[in-house]
Amino acid sequence: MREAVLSARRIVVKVGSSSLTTAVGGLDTNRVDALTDVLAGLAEGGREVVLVSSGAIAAGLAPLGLPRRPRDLATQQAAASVGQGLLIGHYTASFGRRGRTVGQVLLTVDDVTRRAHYRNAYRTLRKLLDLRAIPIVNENDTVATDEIRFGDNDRLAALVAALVDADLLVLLSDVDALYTGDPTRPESRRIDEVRTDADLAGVAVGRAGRAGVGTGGMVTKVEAAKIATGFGIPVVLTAAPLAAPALAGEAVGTFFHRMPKRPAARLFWLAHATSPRGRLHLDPGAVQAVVNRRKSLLPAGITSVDGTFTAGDPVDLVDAAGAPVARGLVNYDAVELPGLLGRSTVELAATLGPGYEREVVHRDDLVLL
Ligand SMILES: Nc1ncnc2c1ncn2[C@@H]1O[C@H](COP(=O)(O)OP(=O)(O)O)[C@@H](O)[C@H]1O
Ligand SMILES: N[C@@H](CCC(=O)OP(=O)(O)O)C(=O)O
Repeated sequence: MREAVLSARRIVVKVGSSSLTTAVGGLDTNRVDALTDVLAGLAEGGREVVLVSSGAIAAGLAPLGLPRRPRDLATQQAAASVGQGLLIGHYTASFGRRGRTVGQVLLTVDDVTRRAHYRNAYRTLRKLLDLRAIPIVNENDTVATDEIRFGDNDRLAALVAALVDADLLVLLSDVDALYTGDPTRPESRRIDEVRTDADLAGVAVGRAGRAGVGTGGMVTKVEAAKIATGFGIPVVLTAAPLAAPALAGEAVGTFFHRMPKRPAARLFWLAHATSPRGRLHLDPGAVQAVVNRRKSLLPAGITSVDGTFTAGDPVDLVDAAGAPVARGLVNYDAVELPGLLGRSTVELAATLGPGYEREVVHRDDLVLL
């Protein structure tokens, strides 16, 4: 029995498109009902459940007469727009059978990374849980552009788990566990437990299985597991039909043990999964302050700026030799910064107004590289 699963009070469950759709496309009501039965059971037992569900694009294909998952963003967004309504409609009816109310929460990358936004997203999720509703989260596909898109819900689920301070993240897919290689090959072995990165050495993780349905394959699931365990949240990865035994603490699927909590974990994905929009060149004092003393970056310590970015974008902080030392979310647009460099926040506030007292990158929005 897995103690961490049995004792988890707040649980985030992520289900992939491939677990919700039929072979010909379209939502499979039986699968949706099987999943909601398990989750409603958890809620009845007093656990708090957040469901992160993919499937909007897949559900929108058939109604729009599309034979397969489109490659271009606009068609994917149109499919998601049609499918998300259908998906939430199914969940509303399905959880309704068990007397449960659901709340739709559509998030973008900003909502789980920018401080002001994530507090807001947290408040909504927390209130839904307090009201005994089941939040059903998906990426807000219809408005997310390529640059600001997660594209896969595995990472989104890990960040949501961190956001609500979950005790457990369960990733449900169409494969029963993580394997040492392509699960369809006879030499691949099931991995029961992952304790450290060393357990993943030599594991060949591939892209999505069933053509045209899932997105990230195992790559994004393993990444999500790393993010969640880095936040101190254990992860179970298994197939959707094994959700009941997995959540009952049975040794099915792959169990990823949690790591000691890391303070900058909220931005872990930023260091690994985004590309910077610009570079802030720091003087040696600022490098010291940011790297060794974990301080926020102030305009006084910046010597020059390159790139085209707007407030909230990821940027690299580089030393005098141009080597990146940290990545962070910048609080100013690129065009604003040159006029502020080298000046103290007191002076800036006095001449330009109190808004200019803000840090260029707040230490909570910084991850060391
Ligand atoms: N090492 C591996 N272990 C398990 N599955 C793997 C591995 N490498 C690739 N896969 C594939 O990843 C697929 C799951 O990813 P994906 O289709 O994106 O699922 P979902 O829609 O549930 O997010 C599996 O069907 C499997 O074929
Ligand atoms: N937001 C997209 C999901 C993208 C995604 O991560 O899909 P999957 O790999 O099936 O979990 C949708 O609802 O179609």
